[in-house]
Amino acid sequence: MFSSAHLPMSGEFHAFLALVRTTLNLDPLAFVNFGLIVIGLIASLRSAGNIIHSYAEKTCLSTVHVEEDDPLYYNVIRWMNDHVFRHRNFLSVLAQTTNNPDSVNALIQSPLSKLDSDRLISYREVDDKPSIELKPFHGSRLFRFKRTWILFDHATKSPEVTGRFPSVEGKPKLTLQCLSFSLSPITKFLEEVHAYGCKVSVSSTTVYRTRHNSRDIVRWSSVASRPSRDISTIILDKHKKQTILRDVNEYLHPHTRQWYANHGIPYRRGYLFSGPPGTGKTSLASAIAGVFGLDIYVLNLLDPTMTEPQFIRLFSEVPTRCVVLLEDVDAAGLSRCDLVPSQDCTQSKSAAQFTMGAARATPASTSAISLSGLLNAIDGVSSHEGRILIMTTNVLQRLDRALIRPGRVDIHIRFELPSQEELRNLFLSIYSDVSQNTAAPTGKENVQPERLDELARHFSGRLPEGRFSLAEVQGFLLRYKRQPDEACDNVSSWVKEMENN
Ligand SMILES: Nc1ncnc2c1ncn2[C@@H]1O[C@H](COP(=O)(O)OP(=O)(O)OP(=O)(O)O)[C@@H](O)[C@H]1O
Repeated sequence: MFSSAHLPMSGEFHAFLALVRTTLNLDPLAFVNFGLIVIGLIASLRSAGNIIHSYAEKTCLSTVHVEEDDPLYYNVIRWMNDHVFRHRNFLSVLAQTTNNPDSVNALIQSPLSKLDSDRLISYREVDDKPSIELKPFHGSRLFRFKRTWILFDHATKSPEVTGRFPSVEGKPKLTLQCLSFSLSPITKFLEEVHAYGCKVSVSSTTVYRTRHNSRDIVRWSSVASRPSRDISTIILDKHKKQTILRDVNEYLHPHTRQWYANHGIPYRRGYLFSGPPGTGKTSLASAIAGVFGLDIYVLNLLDPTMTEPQFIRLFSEVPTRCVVLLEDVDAAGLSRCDLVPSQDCTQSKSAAQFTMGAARATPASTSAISLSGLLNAIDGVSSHEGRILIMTTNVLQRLDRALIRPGRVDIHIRFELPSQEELRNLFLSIYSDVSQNTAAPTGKENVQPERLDELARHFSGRLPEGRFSLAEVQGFLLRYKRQPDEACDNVSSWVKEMENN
C-alpha cells in the first residue's frame, strides 16, 4: 500500500496534500489505495465470472444458434420485437422502409382519396407518415419465457469494422441461451416462435427466392409476403380449377402421406401449367399456395450465378409442405442432349424438331443446369418429400418427355387464350367494386349489377375469341378502372389498333 510518507514528492504537491488533509481531515492516498482495492476486486470478480460462465457453458448452459437464412431467424426477431422489445427504448436501431398494407389503407382513408381522380396529385407533397419501422439491431436481453430465463443475443460480426458504425453487411449472429441441463426450454420457445410466425402470416403468402448470403452461399431468402390471391379471381375453366384443387387437397391430406409410405411411393406431386404468355399460369400457382396456406419457393433455371450442385441442394432444402415454382422451363432449353451421347442427341433433336414442325427449333441449353441435374433435383434421393412442384411453360413441345412423364408431372393444365365467357368474367371481376360501391371516388356513378352484366356481354362480344391473352385485355381495362361504359365504348378501336400492330 501507498502512504504519503513513503513517496518522493515535489514541494507543491506535498503542500496540496497537506491542504487536503487539514481541510477534509483525510489522507488522500487512502482513496488511491481504496480505488486500487476496488479495481482489483472487479477484475477478480470478472475473471471468476468468466470461469463460472465457461464452466456453466460446458455443464448446464444450453445454447442454440440460429442461422441468418433460416426462417426461424426472422421469426425469433419478430417475436422479440412484438413481445419483449416493444416497450423498451433503444438508442441504436435498424431503420427499415416497409410496404405494409396499413399505409395503403391510411392513404385510402386520407382526405386525398376524396379528390377527383382526374386531378393530378404530386405525392411528394403528401403529408402522410413514411412507413419506416425501427427495429432493435444489436444487443442482448434476458427475458422470461414460461418460467425460464433466456438470454437473447443478436450481433452483427463485421469482418472489419471501419469507421464509427458497425457494418450492416457483416455476418449476423443470433444466439439463445438458458441455464438448463437440456435444450427443451429453448426448443419450446422456438416452437412458440414458429407458431407465432404462422399466425401472423396466416392470410399472406411468402415468396422465397435464392440469394447469396453474407458468406456467399446461395440460400433461400424471403423476398415478399403479400396477401394471398383469392382463387375466385382466377379465370379458368371450372372443371380444370376443381380438378387441380381437389388433387392438391387430397395430396396434402395426412392420410395420403401414410398411403404413399405404405405403398413405397415417393410422396411428391408435380403439376405442369402450359399455355401462351399472360393466361394465368403464375397467378393460379400463387392462388393455390393461398388456398392451402403454403409458401412459394421460386427457382430460376436461367440464373447464371447458380451451379447445378447448388440447384440440387436448394431443391432439397425446401420445407415439407410448400409450392416449388419453376417458371418457363422451356426457356432453359433443356433436352436429352444432357442425358445421351452426342450422336443420339443429334438424332433425337432432329426428331423433336420434326414433330414440332420447322417453325420452332429446340434452342441450345441456356441454363447452367442440365436436364439430368433437374431430374435429379426433382426425384433424386435428396429431393424433398411433401412438396408440390409447379412448372410453367409457354411451349409444351420444347419440353423433354423425361421431364413431364407421370411421377414428375401428375396433372397437366392447359391454359388457352380466353373464350367470350372468360372475357366476360374478367370484365365483371375488374368492375366488381364499381357495382358494390366500395371504392368509387367522388363524382363517379355506381353501376347497377344488371347494367354491369349487360356491359360485360357487349364488351366480350366486341372482342374476338382466342386472339388476346387475359393479361392484354386486363391491361386495356386498367385504362378505365372505374368506367365500364367507356371501356365498352372503346374496346373495338383497341382491337383494331392491336390488330394493326
Ligand atoms: N386466367 C387468369 N385469371 C385471372 N387473371 C389473369 C389470368 N390470366 C392472366 N391474368 C392476369 O394477367 C397478368 C399476368 O398473368 P400471369 O403472370 O399469371 O400469366 P402467365 O400465364 O404466368 O404468363 P407467362 O407465361 O408470361 O409467365 C396477371 O396480372 C393476372 O392477374
